[in-house]
Amino acid sequence: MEGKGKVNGVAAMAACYQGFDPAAYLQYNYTPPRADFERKDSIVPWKLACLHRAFTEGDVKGELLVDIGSGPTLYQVLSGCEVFNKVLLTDFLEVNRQELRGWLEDEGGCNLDWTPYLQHVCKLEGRRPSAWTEKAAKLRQVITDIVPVDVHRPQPLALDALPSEGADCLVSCFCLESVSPDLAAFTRALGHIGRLLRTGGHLLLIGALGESYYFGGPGVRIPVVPLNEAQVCASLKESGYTLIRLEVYTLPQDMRVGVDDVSGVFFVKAIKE
Ligand SMILES: C[S@@+](CC[C@H](N)C(=O)[O-])C[C@H]1O[C@@H](n2cnc3c(N)ncnc32)[C@H](O)[C@@H]1O
Ligand SMILES: O=[N+]([O-])c1ccc2c(c1)CN[C@@H](CO)C2
Repeated sequence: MEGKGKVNGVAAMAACYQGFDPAAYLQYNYTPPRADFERKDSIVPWKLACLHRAFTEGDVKGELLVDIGSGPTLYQVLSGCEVFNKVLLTDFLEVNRQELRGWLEDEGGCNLDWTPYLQHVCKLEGRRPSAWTEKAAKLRQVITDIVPVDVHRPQPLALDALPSEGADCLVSCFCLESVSPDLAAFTRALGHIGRLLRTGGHLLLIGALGESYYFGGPGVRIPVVPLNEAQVCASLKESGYTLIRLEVYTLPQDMRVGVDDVSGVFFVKAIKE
């Protein structure tokens, strides 16, 4: 039964994602108030600060950074693109891979203006905000590909997507808990992506706490595994990671905008043993 349940649960999640709408998703989560660079308590600046610190404190290094479940967003790699000379973006849906290609090809084919994000990360790096054009050029230079991924497969990427030694660093944001039918599947997926990472490589994981659903588009209600900090830590340990740092953001009332029931966001920096 468990095996059958496993297949049906994962297949049901894949079916939910058929209605995912990148433009709506970006509107819901990556515009004010959740992405308000003038507000100290806005969620996106908090995420960018966590990622900036994690990528620049000296222990994260190497050749290849892989972002698991990129979706239609680029903020995850705005700091990492200065540290790694190869960045691989991945997603389950062609509509999201297409959205990312639209930005990469710089022909105005994308649904969000990433300029404020680029400017904000330049400020975190002590650069003048007008250096955002250089950061955009850097990002376009280091992104090597945008490929399919399925974290429920023991091999989430195509075999030829990575060098034999694996990635030096993984980043994954709001993916595993948003695509898994239950906690066991979440933990298994964490193990699957760990196989893409070299021993001693770093995992930077951002995710939702206490969330049971979100809207991936108008009327597209997607179930989420509600996690607490203890479950995140236990899943990391069970999947062969050593936790370096866990940080938690608790949503103020006006960050709850009706697109989900998330109560907090976690940031994890961990190392693969
Ligand atoms: C909540 S979105 C997160 C997007 C982005 N990383 C962010 O930080 O906003 C979850 C993403 O997981 C992708 N996804 C769905 N099923 C997946 C699977 N089985 N394996 C990997 N990614 C999947 C979806 O296409 C979607 O882009
Ligand atoms: O506030 N945010 O920056 C933000 C960004 C993305 C997402 C959330 C919140 C909460 N829901 C998840 C999907 O489970 C997606």
